[in-house]
Amino acid sequence: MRTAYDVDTVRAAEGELMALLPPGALMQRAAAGLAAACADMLGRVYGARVVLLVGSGDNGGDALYAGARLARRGAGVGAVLLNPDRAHPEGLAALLRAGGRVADDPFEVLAVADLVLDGITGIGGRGGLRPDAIPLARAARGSNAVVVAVDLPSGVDAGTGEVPGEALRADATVTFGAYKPGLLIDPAREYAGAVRLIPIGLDLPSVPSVEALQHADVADLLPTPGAESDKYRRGVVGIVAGSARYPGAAVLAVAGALRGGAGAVRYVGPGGDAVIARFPETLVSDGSPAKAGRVQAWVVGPGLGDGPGVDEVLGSDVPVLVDADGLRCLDPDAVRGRPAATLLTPHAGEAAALLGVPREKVEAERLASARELASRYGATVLLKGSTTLVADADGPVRVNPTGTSWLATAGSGDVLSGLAGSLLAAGLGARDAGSVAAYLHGLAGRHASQGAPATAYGVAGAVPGVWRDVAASGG
Ligand SMILES: NC(=O)C1=CN([C@@H]2O[C@H](COP(=O)(O)OP(=O)(O)OC[C@H]3O[C@@H](n4cnc5c(N)ncnc54)[C@H](O)[C@@H]3O)[C@@H](O)[C@H]2O)[C@@H](O)CC1
Ligand SMILES: [K+]
Repeated sequence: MRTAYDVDTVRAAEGELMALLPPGALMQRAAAGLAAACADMLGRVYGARVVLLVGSGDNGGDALYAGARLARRGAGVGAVLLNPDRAHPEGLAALLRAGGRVADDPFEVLAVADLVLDGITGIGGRGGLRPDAIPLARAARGSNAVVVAVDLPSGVDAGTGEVPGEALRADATVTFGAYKPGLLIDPAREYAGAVRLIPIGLDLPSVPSVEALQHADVADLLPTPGAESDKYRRGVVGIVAGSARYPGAAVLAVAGALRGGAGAVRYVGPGGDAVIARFPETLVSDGSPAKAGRVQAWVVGPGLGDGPGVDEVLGSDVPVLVDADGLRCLDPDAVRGRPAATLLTPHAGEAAALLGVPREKVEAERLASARELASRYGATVLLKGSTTLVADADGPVRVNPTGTSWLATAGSGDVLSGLAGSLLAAGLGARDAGSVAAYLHGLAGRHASQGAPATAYGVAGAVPGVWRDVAASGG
């Protein structure tokens, strides 16, 4: 599991450790790791041209000490001090002792740099880059240099992944002690480039604020039929989807559900013929969900139009996944009062409608939006997007690391709903079902596309292959 901790937790852990160490020792650990990472990226340190962008806090201190280490190995290091009176004094002295210097003309040195270290702000930064830093960040980006962010790309919010103004776009980020949520969640994540974690010995709590499943975690969660299993024990998932106008949504949701580990898939709705034509193993009916027979979980909503079924399914006592059209007129009280889990799977536009805010606000504040929805509806929320989040009202938020922009294709969400619903029916809790489905769906999207456009149907077809790969990595 990859874990990320919020700023207060990181600061508290740093404080505890600092009390046990000689003054400055922790910053030296960070700077040593940072300098080593830069040396790796440069290949040859001797003769390399390195520029430090130095803000007024300890983030600038890290950059100055790392710069001193690179200068001692023969790099030409120039520091651009954004606030010369407040630059970390010991760090600056170390740089000057090692042969580094303060740059006279920042733009001149940036234009010819091989590597730029962004030490403007770290976890203490507030409110995006200040006006004086913006042209420097742009010049760094516009040069041929590798741009390395110290701890975080300056200008992003460490705790939330929000980017409140302009931020520095890095090729790589070297972060200390722990990932911060902003390094995993968009839009900030996109600014970080490749992230490298330098351990500095922090003692962190067992429960993080954000976590990302990895192959082995997913392998442990995948349902596997035992010797005793028959189709009913493996779980039956009911799909209420599709309409005369959107029969394809029914096919795609069933396609996802058949790959999600449930023992059988029931389809309820007007798309039965289309479903059977593709998947003869499906149990179809066109009556009401309550008359369709017992299921262990329902999926309701893909392509449903104004179709009926949402209230009826929400009134059941089994886990329910609500997606797409099902989300349009959702009654918070009906969801809150349910005796079993509810998993809502909106994209940003649907989440915005549920929250009564503009879509842009949800896109800018993904973590807060997912949490708010979960708390308002007493449900688990899977917020789709470039970094899909799965949130409950409290506890760690799961962020999906496998997404690909090729998944932004019509019908891809229907496949995800079916897949997650099937995992619910197979017995996974809502958080696990949502995050395992997002993980497999992301990998399947990459597999199906191989860098070219993929169809949603192709994504569903790629799920068994990635399931096998992931299962093989389990312990
Ligand atoms: N505390 C520790 O033990 C360690 C801290 N480390 C480094 O220290 C950093 C945190 O240092 P600080 O708490 O000094 O905070 P920062 O260095 O992140 O920034 C704080 C300073 O920046 C100013 N500032 C805030 N927002 C700004 C903005 N938008 N534009 C320009 N200036 C802005 C503040 O007035 C303050 O002077 C970490 O990110 C990490 O890089 C590392 O050395 C590891 C050890
Ligand atoms: K930084």
